[in-house]
Amino acid sequence: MAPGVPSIKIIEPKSSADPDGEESRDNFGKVKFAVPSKSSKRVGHMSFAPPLAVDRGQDRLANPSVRASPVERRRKKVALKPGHSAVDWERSKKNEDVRKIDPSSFPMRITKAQLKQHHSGKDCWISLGGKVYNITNYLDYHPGGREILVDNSGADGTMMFQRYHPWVSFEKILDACFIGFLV
Ligand code: HEM
Repeated sequence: MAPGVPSIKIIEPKSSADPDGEESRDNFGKVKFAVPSKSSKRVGHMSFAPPLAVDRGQDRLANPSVRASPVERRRKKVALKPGHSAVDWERSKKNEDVRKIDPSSFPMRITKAQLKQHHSGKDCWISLGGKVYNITNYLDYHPGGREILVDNSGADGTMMFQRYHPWVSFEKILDACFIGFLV
């Protein structure tokens, strides 16, 4: 290197021709530059990181055969009917009898066999965390759509619920729909 002239070295990916192992994944894409000074040989680093995560959305636009990740495949939000937002649900559950059971039997003790009988869009019960909810009125307010709820009704939906959205508080959203315990 000529005295006083900075030098730049671009590090290439590791190869068999690199016995020193300098060209590791960490170094890939880094530009190494040396700035000579009067008293010392100081060496600095400037880096541009190669993208580690591929933008799958963009990839798919360019190449439709690229498949969505499992998480992307799960996220299927549906368009809710007008007047069916989360705020509307809060209002609706206060103004209507969403339990639809005999108040004298509340809270009910519900067997699996009983639960199984309420597995339709017009009569829809689901067990979550050992509690049973009548979600018939909630169906049209569910951001994931009514179909997936009806499909999982009449049974214990805890696993499915947790799989899709563990951050959602069903106890809060469905408080008015609570009808009893699974026994
Ligand atoms: C048990 C079966 C259930 C399944 C399979 C299911 C599935 C889904 C799916 C696919 C979505 C849309 C995708 C997403 O936002 O990630 C979703 C969103 C949502 N679901 Fe469910 N769901 C279930 C039960 C419930 C219940 C009982 C409630 C009410 C407590 C509920 C509340 C919500 C909420 C609030 C969202 C929006 C989440 C967000 O935007 O972050 N789900 N659900």
